[in-house]
Amino acid sequence: MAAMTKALPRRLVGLASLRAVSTSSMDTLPKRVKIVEVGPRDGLQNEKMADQAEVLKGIQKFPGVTYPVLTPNLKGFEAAVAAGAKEVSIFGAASELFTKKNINCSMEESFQRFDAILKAAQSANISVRGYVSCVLGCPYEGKISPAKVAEVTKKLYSMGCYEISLGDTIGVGTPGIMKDMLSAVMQEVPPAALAVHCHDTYGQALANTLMALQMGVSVVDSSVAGLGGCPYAQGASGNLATEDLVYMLEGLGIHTGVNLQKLLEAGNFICQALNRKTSSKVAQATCKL
Ligand SMILES: CC(C)(COP(=O)([O-])OP(=O)([O-])OC[C@H]1O[C@@H](n2cnc3c(N)ncnc32)[C@H](O)[C@@H]1OP(=O)([O-])[O-])[C@@H](O)C(=O)NCCC(=O)NCCSC(=O)C[C@@](C)(O)CC(=O)[O-]
Repeated sequence: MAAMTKALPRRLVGLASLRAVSTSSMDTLPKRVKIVEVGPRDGLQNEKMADQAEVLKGIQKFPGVTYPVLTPNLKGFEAAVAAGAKEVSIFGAASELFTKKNINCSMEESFQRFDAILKAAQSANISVRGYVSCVLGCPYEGKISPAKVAEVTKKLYSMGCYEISLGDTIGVGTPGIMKDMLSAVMQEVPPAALAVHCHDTYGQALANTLMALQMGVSVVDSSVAGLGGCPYAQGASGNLATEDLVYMLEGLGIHTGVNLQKLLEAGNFICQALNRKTSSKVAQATCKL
């Protein structure tokens, strides 16, 4: 949910921060994997929705589920807190031009805004997650150096974000680039504080995610039915579909705690509500939708 946008259908919101803990017997994979469901927020950000205050007011909240709000500045943060948010996300980028297009400021100005949010959040006991967009490529600047991603990630981490999600915003990355980027980032920030957020524009999201898991990342963002995109990154397709991620993790012997059948039903529900086709391969293959 961006702080400036839009209302969710009630049933979906239980997925707002669906997190699963799982175990793997494979040595190279983490023992615990947490899935952060971003469908109700990133997935629906291109749809016509109400402002976050109405969204937060309108949803049925479940114990143990967090409902983070994207807050680009202090104004958004204050509105989110007034509406009852217990967690917010700040969203920076490893690209000057993307930062300008996305939140209308320079990278340096964005850090000043984030710092103000983090200080206010600390006083209000609100958790802050960070995003770094364009970690494997930018729609405006092209290639992005791993060193630049590492620098921005380190900055957000040292400011107080409890976790940093690394976004392949336009889905151009491949596993080799993911490996190089993560190798640089992990020199500055511990893997336990990192997550990946892959878009599937070039069909690489699952492969890139598996590479990240093999490198020790144990938190993955995904979106039911593969919904998503970014209004400031033309051509970016949806996020990695949660159904496909769960299917892969289960196939690896990593028990997610997520009921795949119910997840497929949630995907079906939202696709019907939006009159869209699912982007999940698992949903397409099971053909019950
Ligand atoms: C950051 C701004 C607001 C700057 O926008 P701005 O125009 O530079 O803002 P401003 O400070 O000049 O103020 C202009 C007007 O906006 C108001 N305003 C100012 N702030 C707010 C606010 N928070 N909520 C509501 N209103 C606000 C402010 O009060 C004023 O109103 P006026 O006085 O003219 O009536 C704008 O650029 C913006 O909304 N950006 C957010 C864009 C967005 O949602 N992007 C997609 C997020 S997803 C993403 O980034 C990637 C991610 C997370 O998915 C990961 C990945 O895939 O990489």
